[in-house]
Amino acid sequence: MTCNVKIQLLHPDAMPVKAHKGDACFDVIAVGMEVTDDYIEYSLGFKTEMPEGWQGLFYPRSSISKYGLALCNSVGVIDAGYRGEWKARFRKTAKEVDVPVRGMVDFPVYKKELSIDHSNIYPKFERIGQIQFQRVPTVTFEQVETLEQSERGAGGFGSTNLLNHV
Ligand SMILES: O=c1ccn([C@H]2C[C@H](O)[C@@H](COP(=O)(O)OP(=O)(O)OP(=O)(O)O)O2)c(=O)[nH]1
Repeated sequence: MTCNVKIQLLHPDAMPVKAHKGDACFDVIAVGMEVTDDYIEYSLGFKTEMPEGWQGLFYPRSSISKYGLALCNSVGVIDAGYRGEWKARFRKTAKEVDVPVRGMVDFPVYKKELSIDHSNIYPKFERIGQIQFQRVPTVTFEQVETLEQSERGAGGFGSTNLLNHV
């Protein structure tokens, strides 16, 4: 299945590329970066026009674990009708560090504190994520009073594991 996506580049290096033949996603780079108190917004340097019935998805790369960042929305959903520049917002993450307790110089005692490394973020022009295009199925809702019984029933949130240990 081929999807022809029209792409308008706002920066000459912004074209999404597959690093290897057969990769699931195209890597994208940040061409701009705006740091606010709440998040870091990277601009990806392109706009798209995809056929109706398709969507674009922005996923983090697995190597994000090397950075102190997490994608704010877990997955970015880009609508077919969106004509703005693709953007990705990340939040800085904190990690636990050992901090010496004041006044304990001879026998240092440490306590755990959450700390943010403000420099451990994607710099501009780094590959900051990966994108994919998917079909959006046509879905209609049929409102009913009751639903068919099923094997799972209303069990969720780990209910399968609980049943296995009874
Ligand atoms: O990570 C993202 C998520 C969204 N968008 C753009 C494309 C998308 O089509 C539009 C709206 O996104 P979404 O529907 O997720 O946002 P919303 O919070 O529901 O706001 P809106 O009222 O704009 O729909 O914003 C991005 O550039 N990056």
